[in-house]
Amino acid sequence: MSPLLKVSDLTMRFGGLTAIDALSFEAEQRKITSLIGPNGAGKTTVFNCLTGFYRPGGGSISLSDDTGTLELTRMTGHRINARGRVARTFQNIRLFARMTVLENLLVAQHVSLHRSWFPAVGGLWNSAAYRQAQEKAIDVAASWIERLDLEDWADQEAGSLPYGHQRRLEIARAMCTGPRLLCLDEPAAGLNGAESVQLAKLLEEMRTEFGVGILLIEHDMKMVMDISHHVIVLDYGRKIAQGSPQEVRNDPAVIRAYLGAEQDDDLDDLIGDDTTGREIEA
Ligand SMILES: Nc1ncnc2c1ncn2[C@@H]1O[C@H](COP(=O)(O)OP(=O)(O)OP(=O)(O)O)[C@@H](O)[C@H]1O
Repeated sequence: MSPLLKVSDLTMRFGGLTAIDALSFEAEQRKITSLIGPNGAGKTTVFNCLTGFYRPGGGSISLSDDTGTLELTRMTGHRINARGRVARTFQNIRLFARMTVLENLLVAQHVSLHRSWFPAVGGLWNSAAYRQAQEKAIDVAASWIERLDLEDWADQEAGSLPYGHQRRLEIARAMCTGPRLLCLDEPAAGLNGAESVQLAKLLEEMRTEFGVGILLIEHDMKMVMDISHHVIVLDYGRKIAQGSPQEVRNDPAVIRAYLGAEQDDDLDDLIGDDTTGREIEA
């Protein structure tokens, strides 16, 4: 069966800097694929190409499932989200701070409410079909509020939530759109130990219960090693290693990229102690 996501020879340049250099990799449905690498390796740039924020200079990006293959390379971000069903979260949380938790989740579904012109026109006349779609959106939002323990915060402004809650809300907002591929950019950043454990459990539920493929950028190496099925390691925009967490952690090229050191140094020293992760940026 084809992989959910196939990236081939992806290249992205900023002036004289090659941020992504002929990168190819795949991600499977219902699996967690992690993109790791030192600072500036190109991880977020990959997400920006996948989600239409950047137009890559070369290569192709496609999504496949049993209904067929969709070429994303030249699509706008809006269409990638609506047609491709690709959702993302950001390294720096981007919620609508002055809207309530519930409103954030309803706005997210606006795209699916307006996938065609019909409901948009229906909205003008407040048609039954439009009202039904709105009710469904509220149900979906409510179910994510409950699942992520945000009930007490539903009517609060998103910007007033504690940091860990805002991270959860971002994930809820992405999941509300019914994605088949979810791209999470450092979701554990700023979380405490207990919140990181809760996040790992949530990601596991999302892939098993909702069947989403998860593409994860994360600098919490323990989390990456614990929950990933497949790990891709970037350095200077190139793939330097890929494989299971075990394979990757023993790969000399990965050890060199992280430690700038000889092969007898040990990545395990970096895994397990630090969850703030700045000096083990992944
Ligand atoms: N819009 C841009 N304009 C110019 N250079 C950029 C732009 N976006 C990214 N870069 C450069 O591309 C390279 C890759 O950056 P990117 O943010 O993708 O790395 P990263 O692996 O996500 O890093 P980090 O772990 O620090 O978030 C860096 O050298 C960065 O400075």
